[in-house]
Amino acid sequence: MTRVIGLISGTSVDGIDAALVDVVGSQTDLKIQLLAGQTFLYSPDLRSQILSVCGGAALSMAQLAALDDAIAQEFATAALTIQAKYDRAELIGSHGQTVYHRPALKGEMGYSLQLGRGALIAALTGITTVSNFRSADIAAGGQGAPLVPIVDAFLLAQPNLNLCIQNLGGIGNVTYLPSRENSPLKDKSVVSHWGDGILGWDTGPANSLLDLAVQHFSGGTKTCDEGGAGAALGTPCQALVEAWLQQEFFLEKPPKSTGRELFGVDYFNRCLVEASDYKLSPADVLATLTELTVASIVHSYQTFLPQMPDRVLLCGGGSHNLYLKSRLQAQLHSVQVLTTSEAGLNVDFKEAIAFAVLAHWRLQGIPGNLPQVTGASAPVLLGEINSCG
Ligand SMILES: Nc1ncnc2c1ncn2[C@@H]1O[C@H](COP(=O)(O)OP(=O)(O)OP(=O)(O)O)[C@@H](O)[C@H]1O
Ligand SMILES: CC(=O)N[C@H]1[C@@H]2OC[C@@H](O2)[C@@H](O)[C@@H]1O[C@H](C)C(=O)O
Repeated sequence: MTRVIGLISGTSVDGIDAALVDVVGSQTDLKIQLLAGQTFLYSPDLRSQILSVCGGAALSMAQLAALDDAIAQEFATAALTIQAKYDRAELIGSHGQTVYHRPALKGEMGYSLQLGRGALIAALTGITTVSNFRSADIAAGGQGAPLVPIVDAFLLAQPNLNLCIQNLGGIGNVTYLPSRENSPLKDKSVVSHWGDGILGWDTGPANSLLDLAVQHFSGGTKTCDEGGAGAALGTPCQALVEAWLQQEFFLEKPPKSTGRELFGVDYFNRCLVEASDYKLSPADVLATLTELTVASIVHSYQTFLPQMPDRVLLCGGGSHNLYLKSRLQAQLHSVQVLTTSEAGLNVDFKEAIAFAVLAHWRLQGIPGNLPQVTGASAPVLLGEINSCG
């Protein structure tokens, strides 16, 4: 058994999700127990600095180094706090904070930058820290994202059901897990007939545009559409959703990944201009942006999966949005929509748990990417090991 801390701050930049987990086994025999999960909010100053950098604000090298270290310090504090009441963790897997993601395109290598350097987290916590998880996959020609699908495979696959695990963070991503019925996965590796059937990609915006809309309409007093209550008062404009779905990203075949660089402030401002042509109320805009998330997910399943899943398990903050969930259920008809919490994996800490598992695999010398998901030329070891002394 290895006690590991997983840390991530996602594209919503809402704070650091920390998970303290006991990890047993490695892949086919992998078991995790979540001892504690906590979200540590960024200070408002740091959050607005990160958001402005994500939005393209220029930084000097000195400012970049200071931001990298400020984020690492907050990650280290989160790690020390979450394990305070427990026996010490042996390892940290820290994803860091993505501030720039340029996916691999047409033979050109991608670039992805996560701040919060692992060496400082290791020094401040005294715990070996694996960080910089995306760069080895990118160096192998991959998108560097999504990385969670292989962890989903070992924690959530079912013997008799084809599943989609749908993350609803700032950005959405899906993992498709064919049923393991005919391939009991006897070997220690995911490289098997069953493993080849696992798929995954970023589906587009989940909450990023919706959050921007709520902030815009509330004059900055609200950050998200709590429970989907705002959108539930409106009516989606299907003509706009259809038009927005023609955007290149939605039509592109996987492997594909995206971020706030595409689905950020500029995109939202264009949506707002187009919504004004239809004289939509604020509630209608929220409903229409929610419908874009729903339609982009359903359209990508219908277009890129070998068959529709039997069940969809939602995770990420958007799984608390009841209106979004009900619209997805309506559009997916007989496909059952549940959450990963209902399958035993906490919706709010699944990504943090995944980076704890990926760090554990890194120390065991087990590759963490799925080439058919990221587009990398081969399975590679993910992450740099920063030892503490
Ligand atoms: N109670 C709630 N009701 C509605 N939406 C919610 C609720 N709680 C969280 N959210 C949404 O979930 C978002 C955060 O989700 P999450 O923390 O999974 O994203 P992230 O990890 O930052 O993003 P990503 O997975 O893209 O990296 C918030 O920005 C908000 O829009
Ligand atoms: C560059 C980056 O940070 N991408 C995130 C983001 O958030 C959701 C989606 O876009 C996903 O592909 C990825 O994160 C998860 C943790 C992943 O790699 O699986």
